[in-house]
Amino acid sequence: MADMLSISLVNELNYEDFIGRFGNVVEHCSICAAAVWRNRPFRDVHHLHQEICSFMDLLPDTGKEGVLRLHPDLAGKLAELGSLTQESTAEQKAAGLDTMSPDEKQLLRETNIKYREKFGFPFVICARQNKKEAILKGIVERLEHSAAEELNIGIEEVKKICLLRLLGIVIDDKSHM
Ligand SMILES: NC(=O)N[C@H]1NC(=O)NC1=O
Repeated sequence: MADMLSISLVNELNYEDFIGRFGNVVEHCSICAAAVWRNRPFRDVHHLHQEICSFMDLLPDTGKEGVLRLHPDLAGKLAELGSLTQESTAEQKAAGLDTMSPDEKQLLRETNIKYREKFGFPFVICARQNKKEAILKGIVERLEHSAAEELNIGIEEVKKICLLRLLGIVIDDKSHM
């Protein structure tokens, strides 16, 4: 793993290096990092996170849907092929999705398909904050929501995933005080 950065080092990064470090804090969505680079200096990692969240909040619904669509299905084809990003692999493992029983796998696969058919984007949840049981329960419950509700919930989950990814790159000064 690359060394953790202090916020002052983050603020000194040129655009290319910034994208190199932060380009995947929102899965496959380096525009989020590209958009906020100009807002340096960041006070701390939470300020950087807030800037990325504000950028996503300003996207039209089509843009928010696009952000969700860039996420891989949980325990889906890419996971099976070993083709997930490093970040997503670790997150799905942390939730125990790599140790599901055949029945659990089947349920998640079928519900993922139903979810995508209903809403037109994939089910997104912060895997590091949920164990596989909560994920299976969550997807079944969320299938009952409206598309507008799910767009909102999905983006809020992307923000949680983003913060945890950022905290793996930038030293959190607040946690040392
Ligand atoms: N579909 C989905 O939620 N994917 C993600 N969730 C997470 O924590 N990492 C992901 O890649």
